[in-house]
Amino acid sequence: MRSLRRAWRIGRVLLRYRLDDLLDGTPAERWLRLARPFVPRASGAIAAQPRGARLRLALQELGPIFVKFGQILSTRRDLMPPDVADELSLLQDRVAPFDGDAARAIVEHALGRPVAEAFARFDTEPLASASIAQVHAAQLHDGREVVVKVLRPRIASQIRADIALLTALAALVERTHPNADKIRPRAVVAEIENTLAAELDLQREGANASVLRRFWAGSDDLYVPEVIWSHTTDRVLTLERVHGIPSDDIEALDAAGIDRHALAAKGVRVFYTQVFRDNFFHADAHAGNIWVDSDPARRANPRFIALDFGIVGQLSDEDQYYLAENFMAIFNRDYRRIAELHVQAGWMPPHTRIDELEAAARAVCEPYFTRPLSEISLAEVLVKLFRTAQRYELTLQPQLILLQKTLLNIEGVGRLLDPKLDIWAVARPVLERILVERYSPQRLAAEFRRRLPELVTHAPQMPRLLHAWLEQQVDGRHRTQIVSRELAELVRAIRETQRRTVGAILGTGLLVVAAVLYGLEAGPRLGPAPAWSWIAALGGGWALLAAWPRGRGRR
Ligand SMILES: Nc1ncnc2c1ncn2[C@@H]1O[C@H](COP(=O)(O)OP(=O)(O)OP(=O)(O)O)[C@@H](O)[C@H]1O
Repeated sequence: MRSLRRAWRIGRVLLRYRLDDLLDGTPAERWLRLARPFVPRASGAIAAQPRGARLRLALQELGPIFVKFGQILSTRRDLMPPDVADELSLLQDRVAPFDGDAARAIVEHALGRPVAEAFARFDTEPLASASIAQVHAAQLHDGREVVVKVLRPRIASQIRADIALLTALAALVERTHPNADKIRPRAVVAEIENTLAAELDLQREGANASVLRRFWAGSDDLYVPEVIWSHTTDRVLTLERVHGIPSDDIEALDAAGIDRHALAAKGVRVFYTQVFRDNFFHADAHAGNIWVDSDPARRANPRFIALDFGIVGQLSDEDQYYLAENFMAIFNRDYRRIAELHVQAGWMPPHTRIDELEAAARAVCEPYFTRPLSEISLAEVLVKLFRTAQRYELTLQPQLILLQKTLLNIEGVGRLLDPKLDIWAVARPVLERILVERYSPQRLAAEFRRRLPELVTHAPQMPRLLHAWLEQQVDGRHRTQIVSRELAELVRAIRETQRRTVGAILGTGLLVVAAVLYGLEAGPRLGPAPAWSWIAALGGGWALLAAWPRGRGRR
C-alpha cells in the first residue's frame, strides 16, 4: 500500500512537471494521457523551461534519493543527452538537517557508549546535511578537533523502497521505450543501487580514506584527513577536522593569496597519479569535495584536501594498461592504435572492423585538433570516443565510466582555477613519466621480488605437481587412445547400418519395379517376363544380398 501511494506521488510529480513529454511516442503515453485530467499541471513558467530543468525540479521535489539518482544520471553522459546531463549536474545535495538529538542517539547506539564518554564536545547543530548523512563537529578527549558523519535515520529502508519502485519503473521503460536497449534502464538502476549501497556503509568510506591517506602521506599536493577508527562504525564515521576553501570559491582563494595556476596543474597531476600510479582514485571529485588547504604557510605551494570517500575507483590491470596506451594514442593522434586498443582491451567485440572504427575515431577527434591544445578537454575527447565506440557495441565497464566522469570533474575544477590551463601539456609528461616508472625493469624486478616469497613457498611442491601433471597427460593420452578406438568402432557401426538400410530400400524398390514392369508388359495372360523386368529383379536381388548382415554386423 505504501509503495502504491509512493508510486502515485511520483507519477503526480512527473506529470506536474510535464515530464510525460519524455515518454511521448511510447505505449506509456496512452496511460499518462488518461491520468492528466486528475493532476494539476505546472505553471506556465515551469512549462516554458527546457526538459532538463523540469526533470531537475521534479527530482528535487521527490526527495533526497531521487536527487542522488539525478546526480548519478548526470554522470552517465554516455546515456543522457547533453542538455539533460548538464541540468542534472546542477542538482544540489543540500537538504534540511535532521534533529541533532536523533544524531546523538544514533552515535551512542553505534559506538555503544554515551556521547559524553566518547567525545569531550559534540555540536548538536550540524555543520552540513546531505541526503544520506549529516556532519557534526566534535572534539575528542585528547583535544583533537574532529567531524562525525552520521547516517540519516531509516535511510536504508527508504532507499530500499525507492529502489524497488525505480526498478519497477525501469522494467516498464525497458518494455516500452523504443531506445531501451541503448538506455538499459535496469542496469542503470542496478548501478545506482550499488553506488548508494557503498555510500550507506561508512566503515567502507573510512577504509577508502585510510588507503588514500597512505598513498599520499607526506605529499605537498594532496592531504587526506585521518580516520579515527576508535569512533567509527558502519553508521558513524569520525574524521580529523580539516580547514580549507572549496576549490570553486575563486574569490576566497584569491583573497587568501593562493597561486591558482600552480594549483590547477597539481589537480591534473594528482588525478593521473591516482589512476595510473596507485590505481585508487577519488571518484566523487566535485568542487565541494576538493578543498584547498587554507594554511597561510602554503600560499606559494598550495595543496588540495580530499573529502567524502564514499566512491573510489579502481581499474583492472588490463583496463589500466589499455587506458594509458589509449591516452598516449590520443596525444599522438594515432587513430589506428586507438581502434586496435579498443578491440585488444576487450571493450569491443573481436569481429569489429578496425578500419571502420579508425575512421570513426578520426571523425570524432580531428575537429578538436583545429582548436589550440590548451582549449581541448581530454575528458570530452574520451567521452566522444566511447560514444562512437558504443555504436559498435562497446560494453563500458562501470569503472571506466567512473573514471571518465572523474576526469571531467577534475578538468572542470582545473579550468575554473586557471582558465588558461593547458591540460594536454600538463597531462602528457605526467602520464609518460608514470608509465616509464610503472613498466621499468626496476619496477618489474620489484614486482618479481614481491612475488618471490609466493614462488619460494610453492617451489618444494613443484616436482610433485609437475610429476602429477605429466602423469595426467600420459594417462590422458592413453585414455584418448581408448576413446579413439571406441569412436572408430562407432563410425564403422554407423556406416554398416547406412549400407544395410540403403541396400534394403534399393532392393525392395527394384523388386517392386520389376513386379510392376512384369505386370504391365505381360498383361493378364502372364506370359514370359520382359527384359527390363528381369534386370530390375536381378538388381533388386543383388541390393538385398548386399544389405544382408555379415561378419561382426550380425552380432
Ligand atoms: N574532515 C572534515 N573536516 C571538516 N569538514 C568536513 C570534513 N568532512 C566533511 N566536512 C564537511 O561536511 C560536508 C559534507 O561532508 P561529505 O561530503 O563527506 O558528506 P556527504 O553526505 O557525502 O555530502 P555530499 O553528498 O554533498 O558530498 C563537507 O562539504 C564539509 O563541509
